[in-house]
Amino acid sequence: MAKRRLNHQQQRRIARKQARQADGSGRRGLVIAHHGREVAVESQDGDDLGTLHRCHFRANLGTLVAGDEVVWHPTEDGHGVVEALAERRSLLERPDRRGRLKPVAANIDRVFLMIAVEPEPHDNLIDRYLVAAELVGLEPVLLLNKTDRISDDNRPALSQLLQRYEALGYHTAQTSQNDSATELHHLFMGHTSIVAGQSGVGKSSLIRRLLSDDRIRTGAVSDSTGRGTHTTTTAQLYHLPAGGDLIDSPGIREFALGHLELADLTWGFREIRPLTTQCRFRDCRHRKEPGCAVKAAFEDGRVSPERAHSFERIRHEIEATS
Ligand SMILES: Nc1nc2c(ncn2[C@@H]2O[C@H](COP(=O)(O)OP(=O)(O)OP(=O)(O)O)[C@@H](O)[C@H]2O)c(=O)[nH]1
Ligand SMILES: [Zn+2]
Repeated sequence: MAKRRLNHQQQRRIARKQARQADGSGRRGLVIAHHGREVAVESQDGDDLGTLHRCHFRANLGTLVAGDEVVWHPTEDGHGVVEALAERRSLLERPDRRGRLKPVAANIDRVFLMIAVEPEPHDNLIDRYLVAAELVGLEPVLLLNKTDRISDDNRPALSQLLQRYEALGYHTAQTSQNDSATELHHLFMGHTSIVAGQSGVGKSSLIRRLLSDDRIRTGAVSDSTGRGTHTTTTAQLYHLPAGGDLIDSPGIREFALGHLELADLTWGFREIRPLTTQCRFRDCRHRKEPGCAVKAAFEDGRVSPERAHSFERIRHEIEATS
């Protein structure tokens, strides 16, 4: 390989970079939001801990998103440059208009799947969200909202529904607009969470209550990037007063509704996942194949009729769109 001659400026830049790496002066940062070719990075160390810096990032880092942990350094113009991206513990992606997957948010560990007393929850929609959570590796919490609307008529069906998911090992919680913000913050403590769910269940109302605290600097990101938060469709990270972070954007709230494959579905139903290796045929589609362990579990009740029905229904949707 021919040795490339470096000009003076390039040599100085490399020397500066090596010096920084040698004395470890790269700064730790957390990406709060991504805007075009820039990110808002919150300083995680030093005298300016917690302050936001508008940073460029090198193309070889790919796309940086809210929740990313980075190494950055300040630049002379008062902004900064991101130099390195820490390994992500989880990554949420969404298809863009051309169907290509784009990263949306990183390092989330908990998703609140919000359902409500009204509109009436549908198993197959809940299960779609659960499958999506399982695929990304997020811990789902099924959060029943609008409990002020519980009556003798709807109570039995709702408690059966929650019990069904608890039996599968999922966490559940209940809330309503009458709960204090303190009770809500308790649920979000110690995690980086997102809230997702069907239209009308009360996601915006809940998030508004969570973020109404003065201590949350909701305007900070728009100040640092010169754009209003109200026009923001990009995911943004918020620190909650009791501890824990919330990442939110309109796309995140409906994250489950992307394309699925049959293999995603069997993996995402946690009680079906271990069965698929027991089918007689490796390429079993769990329909009418002899020796299908999934079908057998549907028939003898090891998979609840509600989940079996919902599995079939989502499978039907997958086949209709592929
Ligand atoms: N009774 C009752 N109504 C609520 C509660 N929380 C929210 N609502 C109402 O439910 C409706 C829908 O709430 P939103 O917060 O807009 O729901 P959303 O999930 O954000 O809906 P989309 O924006 O369509 O995704 C509004 O009229 C709220 O006032 C609650 O705890 N109890
Ligand atoms: Zn099978």
